[in-house]
Amino acid sequence: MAEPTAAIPKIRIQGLTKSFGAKHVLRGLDLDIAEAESVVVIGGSGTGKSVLIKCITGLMDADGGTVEIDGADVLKMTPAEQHGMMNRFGLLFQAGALFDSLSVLENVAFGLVEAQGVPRAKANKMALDFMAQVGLEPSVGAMYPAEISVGMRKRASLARTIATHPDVVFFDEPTTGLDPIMGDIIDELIVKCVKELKITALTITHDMDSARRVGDRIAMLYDGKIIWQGPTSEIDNSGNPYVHQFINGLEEGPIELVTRRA
Ligand SMILES: Nc1ncnc2c1ncn2[C@@H]1O[C@H](COP(=O)(O)OP(=O)(O)OP(=O)(O)O)[C@@H](O)[C@H]1O
Repeated sequence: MAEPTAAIPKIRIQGLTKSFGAKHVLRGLDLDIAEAESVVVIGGSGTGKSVLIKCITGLMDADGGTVEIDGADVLKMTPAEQHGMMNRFGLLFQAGALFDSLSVLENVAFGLVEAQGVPRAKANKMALDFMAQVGLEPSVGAMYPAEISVGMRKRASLARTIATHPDVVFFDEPTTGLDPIMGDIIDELIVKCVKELKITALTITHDMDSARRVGDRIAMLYDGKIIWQGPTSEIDNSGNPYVHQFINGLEEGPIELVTRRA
């Protein structure tokens, strides 16, 4: 695999297309993400944000285009190569997706034991360190997901995601279901972990407060393409009427509302 250089983005997506029957969700999407950069993709419900993450991570097959990680085209890899690539990815989904039958400690240690073959005792010790990084006391380790709050579950999911030292982490609506204060705390933890561990991060959300907190750069998905992207500090002066309407939650504007899921 090619060595990443300054000229090669960590993730380069070009001309990505994905349709479901007659519904063309991604219509030639281009997006570059630099190493250790945090990019947030915003867009309304049903615009294809989740489909984008699924196509990049191989959870869904794209119809066309390229997805390069460190210059290697993921869509052309063999299943074994794709599997190897997946092990370098971390995914944090909306629901957190902790295993209900495992304790918090076992959940956080899961990838270390199962994917990386770290001996159980060492993995448990490492898991406690990762729990501490996201503000979870050691005593929480013995509890089960059903016994802890939604905010604690998010913290545990984040600890589990970073425990395996992924190169790239995908965050799918990280603050959905959290109250504003807990959303703020989780965003801060995401930023802290991503910056300290120099992880490349792609977050999808329609929560603008969260997008502003988490993103170095924001890209807006509309009609299957990235229609605007720029530094987070520039989004209020984007000069793009679609972005203006979306970030201000305005009813009037050029955005065609998706009123039903195809
Ligand atoms: N497996 C699938 N089969 C058919 N259609 C699908 C499938 N997955 C997604 N879609 C359609 O693709 C479109 C984009 O869906 P997606 O979940 O990516 O939207 P989103 O931007 O993530 O929305 P939200 O913010 O509401 O989660 C929707 O119209 C959806 O119905």
